Amino acid sequence: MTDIAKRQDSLRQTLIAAKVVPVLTIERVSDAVPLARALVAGGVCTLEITLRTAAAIDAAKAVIAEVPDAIVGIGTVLSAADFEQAHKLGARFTVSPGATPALLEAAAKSDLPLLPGVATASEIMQAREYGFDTLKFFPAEQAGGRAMLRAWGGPFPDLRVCPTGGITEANAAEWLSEPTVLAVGGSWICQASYIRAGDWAGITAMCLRTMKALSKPLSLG
Ligand SMILES: O=C[C@H](O)COP(=O)(O)O
Ligand SMILES: CC(=O)C(=O)O
Repeated sequence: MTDIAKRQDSLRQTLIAAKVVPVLTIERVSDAVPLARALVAGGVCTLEITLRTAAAIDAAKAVIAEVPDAIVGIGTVLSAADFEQAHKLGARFTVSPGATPALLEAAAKSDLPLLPGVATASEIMQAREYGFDTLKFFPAEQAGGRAMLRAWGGPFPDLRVCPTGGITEANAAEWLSEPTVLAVGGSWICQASYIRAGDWAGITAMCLRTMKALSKPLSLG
């Protein structure tokens, strides 16, 4: 196995174990640790902290230092420089909404896994050229949903994805039941209104409900 294949395999195992990856937008650094603890208490330990706010870097540092059970990934990685910043922070993986050759090249050479975003067959082909076959399907619902994913199964039988964008409590189990889906991602599990209100118990309750629903066999009736 090449180094990149090993990293992609390890990312696959992380995602399979996680089932759900909350996409976190943290506005206040002081929310980061209680939020991460609330998610971990609800059985959701693999987190994506997006680089969408001024607080993101310090929030990620705080969670990495103070919540050892959290597996912290950095999301909204838009460039090789963002990727390097995530590496310096000690992130366990990185996530990008799309993928440029510069980002894929930087990640292909690094020991830090990247989950690159794709929404078209050409983007999948580009990611594969750099060795990436474990991908984020973004924005999943808006870009064609599960029908699109099944259509990709023909030309790309080895493709495995974490869909995000439009995943909700109502459709998460259906997405996870797709054989090519390793885990589902999204913001529904840690909504901004809960974070703003400091409703950590509410977030833990949502996580527990979600993890319970995702551990049941899907009813086809
Ligand atoms: O991956 C990041 C997306 O912004 C999450 O989408 P969502 O808010 O529809 O869950
Ligand atoms: C959407 C996405 O992949 C991200 O912000 O990381």
